[in-house]
Amino acid sequence: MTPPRVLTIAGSDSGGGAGIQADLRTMFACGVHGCVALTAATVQNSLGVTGVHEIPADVVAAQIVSVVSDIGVQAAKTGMLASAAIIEAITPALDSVGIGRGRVPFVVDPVSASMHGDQLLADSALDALKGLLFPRATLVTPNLDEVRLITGIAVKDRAGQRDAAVALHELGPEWVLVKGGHMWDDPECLDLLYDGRDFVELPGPRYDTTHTHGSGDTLASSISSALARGASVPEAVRFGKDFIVRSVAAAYPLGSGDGPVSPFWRLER
Ligand SMILES: Nc1ncnc2c1ncn2[C@@H]1O[C@H](COP(=O)(O)OP(=O)(O)OP(=O)(O)O)[C@@H](O)[C@H]1O
Ligand SMILES: Cc1ncc(COP(=O)(O)O)c(N)n1
Repeated sequence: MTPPRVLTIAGSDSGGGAGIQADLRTMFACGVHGCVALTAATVQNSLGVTGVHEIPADVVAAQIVSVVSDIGVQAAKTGMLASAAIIEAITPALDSVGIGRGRVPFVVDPVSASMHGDQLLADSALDALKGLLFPRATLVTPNLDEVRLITGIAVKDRAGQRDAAVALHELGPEWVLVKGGHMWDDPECLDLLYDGRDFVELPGPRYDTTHTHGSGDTLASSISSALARGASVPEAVRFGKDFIVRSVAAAYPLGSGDGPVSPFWRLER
């Protein structure tokens, strides 16, 4: 039987830890078929990113239309979007194929840099990200560095995490998930979900490891896979949180730097 389909609009990580490689692994492990609109090829290994080659913006948009018009998708997500030109080109493509809040669920992971601090989104693309994609998002999933870039709020504690969720929600997404992985002093990794009314806390352990490469992509892809299967946003986020905790626990060393989280704990069971 044909499984549900999920589209990722994201970059390639040549080291295989993050980006579309993490997305496709996760979707496979979650039992959905993953499709790709590639935005950029990165030259990347376990130590960081040393090169980026962007795909022409019209080609990124064409991949979306090609996939959705033939294969059809039940959810879509973004990762590395690289530039304002790409965001401006994909916006009408998403609208034309019915991806976005109130239609096919759309998860915007506003990836701005790698875990090593390498820039993956041009500064000049921030306005397009906020103005074009946030209002169309079913869910946005920023980490704390992205929260600071987007809202100017430097989150230091859980009260700050709530303030940031409110500020992000005012930019137009239906739901906001403020990830707590970068709250380094916190003994837990608490992610906070907000819909403009209620806060839902998703607590989780903090494993003592640097092998967390691809954790944001894996979380957003597992959430998107659950949405494609018909879960509500709170159900999908709970599924994603459980999924990422187990994937961090199954992470492995790779190269001489930081290894990837592994979604394959799910298949080994
Ligand atoms: N050491 C850890 N142990 C357990 N869970 C973690 C750990 N680090 C991050 N997480 C979880 O992984 C998910 C991604 O969190 P994070 O805030 O690090 O986002 P991110 O920076 O986008 O991820 P990355 O850049 O590593 O792909 C969140 O659910 C977070 O709580
Ligand atoms: C192509 C691509 N997309 C996303 C990330 C973020 O992942 P991380 O923050 O774990 O480096 C990355 N490094 N590369």
